[in-house]
Amino acid sequence: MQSITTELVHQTITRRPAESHKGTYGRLMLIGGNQNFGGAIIMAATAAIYSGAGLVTVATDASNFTSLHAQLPEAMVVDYRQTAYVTQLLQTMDVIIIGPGLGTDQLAANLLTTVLTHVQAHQRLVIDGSALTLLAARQQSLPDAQIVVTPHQMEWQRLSGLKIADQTPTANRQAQQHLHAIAVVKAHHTTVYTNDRVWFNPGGTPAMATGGMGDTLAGMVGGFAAQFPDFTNAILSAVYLHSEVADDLAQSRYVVLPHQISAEIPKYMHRASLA
Ligand SMILES: NC(=O)C1=CN([C@@H]2O[C@H](COP(=O)(O)OP(=O)(O)OC[C@H]3O[C@@H](n4cnc5c(N)ncnc54)[C@H](O)[C@@H]3O)[C@@H](O)[C@H]2O)[C@@H](O)CC1
Ligand SMILES: Nc1ncnc2c1ncn2[C@@H]1O[C@H](COP(=O)(O)OP(=O)(O)O)[C@@H](O)[C@H]1O
Ligand SMILES: [Mg+2]
Repeated sequence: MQSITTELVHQTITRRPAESHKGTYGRLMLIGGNQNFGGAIIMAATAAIYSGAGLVTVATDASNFTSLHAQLPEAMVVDYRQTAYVTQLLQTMDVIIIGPGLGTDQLAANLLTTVLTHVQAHQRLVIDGSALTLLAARQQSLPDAQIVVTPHQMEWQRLSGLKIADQTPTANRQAQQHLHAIAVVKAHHTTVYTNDRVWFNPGGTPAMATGGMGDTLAGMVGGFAAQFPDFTNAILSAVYLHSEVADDLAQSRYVVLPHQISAEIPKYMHRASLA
């Protein structure tokens, strides 16, 4: 097992070239946020935009449009019931995040099917939250694309069949190899399973144990994947910075809130890009 290092993050987050525009930094779509979990997709979209994704579209329940725009006018929206339009937009994306606050009803299941059917080999796909629970209930192999799953231990139990007590690095690695995706197994110390390595995240604090913290990580992973060429390093850097920000904030706070992490991301990325 290898620790994710500051050096890896510094190598990944590079200075932006002057000759660039929003299109340079990736088109990203987030799919999620039902009538009960609108906050989850807002937190994920906030993290993606604060991570620097160039153009962000949120496919969500229409009841979330006003609150999303009040919080994040940078985001575009589409009603996730407009299947044909969502499918058309999907083709234009560099990165797709599905799952934060999606729920597990028939509409959610249909949206996951749409994404898994239409995702293309060159696209990057982040599967989180409810989409993992839906995926675990299917006997379906993942399509040919660059895919990362970001389960917490309970979601990983559903997806891998491994009870939390049995989620050792060796067992997790075996399960990840069956999945054909990178796996970020979130816990007090998160571990990341790529095709050839097992990574260990040195950061993290119980001050992060609040709803929305993983939605925020999913947004960061997607935002970094939209900009940085090496998919694995983009994922590892997002995992590392997410907990580094939290550890720093937790030095003077009992609990760290997801939006407080997002607010700090541009500063930490700036620092990393200069190092
Ligand atoms: N404000 C919002 O709208 C929020 C929406 N959320 C959404 O709610 C949906 C369901 O996700 P949940 O994760 O709540 O539900 P799940 O049913 O998938 O998992 C939660 C259960 O797993 C247990 N658990 C065991 N090990 C854990 C670990 N290491 N980390 C986290 N939980 C662990 C928890 O105690 C809890 O009982 C997702 O779509 C998620 O994105 C949550 O993110 C919470 C905030
Ligand atoms: N005790 C802890 N120590 C370190 N990190 C934690 C702790 N509790 C939660 N986290 C982190 O917070 C995030 C929680 O993700 P998740 O459970 O998916 O949240 P949600 O779905 O509510 O957004 C993960 O990145 C996890 O590693
Ligand atoms: Mg989650």
